[in-house]
Amino acid sequence: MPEPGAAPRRSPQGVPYSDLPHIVNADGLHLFCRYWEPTGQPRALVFIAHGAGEHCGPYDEMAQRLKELSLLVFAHDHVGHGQSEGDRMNIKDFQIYIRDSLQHIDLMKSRHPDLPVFIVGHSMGGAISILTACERPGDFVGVVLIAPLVQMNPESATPFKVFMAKLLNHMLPSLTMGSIESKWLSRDKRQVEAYDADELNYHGGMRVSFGMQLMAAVERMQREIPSISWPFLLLHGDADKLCDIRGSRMMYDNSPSTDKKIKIYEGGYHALHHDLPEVAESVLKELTTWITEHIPAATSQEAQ
Ligand SMILES: O=C1CC[C@@H](CCC(=O)N2CCC(COc3ccc(F)cc3Cl)CC2)N1
Repeated sequence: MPEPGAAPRRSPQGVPYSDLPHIVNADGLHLFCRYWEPTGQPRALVFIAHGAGEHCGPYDEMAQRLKELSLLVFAHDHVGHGQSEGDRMNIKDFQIYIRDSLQHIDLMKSRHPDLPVFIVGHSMGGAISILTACERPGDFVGVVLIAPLVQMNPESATPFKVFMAKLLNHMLPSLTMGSIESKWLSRDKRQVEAYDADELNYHGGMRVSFGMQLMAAVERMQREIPSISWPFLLLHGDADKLCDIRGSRMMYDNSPSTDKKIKIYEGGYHALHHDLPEVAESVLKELTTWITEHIPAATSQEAQ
């Protein structure tokens, strides 16, 4: 309970957290949460990790489809995003995103100790998902990655630009680079307009210090990939200009996992789950089918 007389903590939009589903992370920051709970007994838990600059609201349709399959879906807005506290789209250490995800996952596992757990991640949320699964290799029965950030885009990360970013990070870490160009998110104009109009998204420039954290996460993934043995599904558009598809190909080719699948969407843009309607529908079908197939059959004692 907050000390008597203390002003209630409010979301960046001014809503008291006492009125919002939330968790408090290890740094005392309030993270806004969403839950999609099936009516009957859930068959599995699914954690959704959103990307940079967005929030977990736009995953509602995907979560509803999973809920209809009796899966219990949960998500939160990462620190500095959407309705959570924290400096907008900035982070002192990328590990905070992974620590907070594990906190939320552990909370839900404590409430449903017998359920298998999946993670679904998009873009930077894909990097969070990969590094979270790497920290707990035995904890997840499957990881679904939609256009994950695995490698830097070679155009935007030439050796010179990386050198300059590192130099600038020491001199002017709050300096901003370009912002995420929404036109590359989707071929569906309505989706781009919805993204641009969504005030819960961050539309400002990317701080150099944030870019450095993303680069550090990319370097960490390069080191981890040769030890990835958990099941995963990769979905990536080959016209993605924000997260290079070569990262997904490299992860697919170099991970020792014996249960891995990659599906390339010809002409697909970055946010595949919000790309042209037929692509978005295919992504939802692919994802729900793969997850359903990866729910372990009930063990004998459970079946009795
Ligand atoms: O639907 C939606 C709405 C939001 C979008 C997700 C966006 C997202 O998460 N991205 C895309 C941009 C990518 C930039 O990467 C870098 C930039 C500078 C740098 F120095 C090092 C890196 Cl690696 C990081 C991952 N999808």
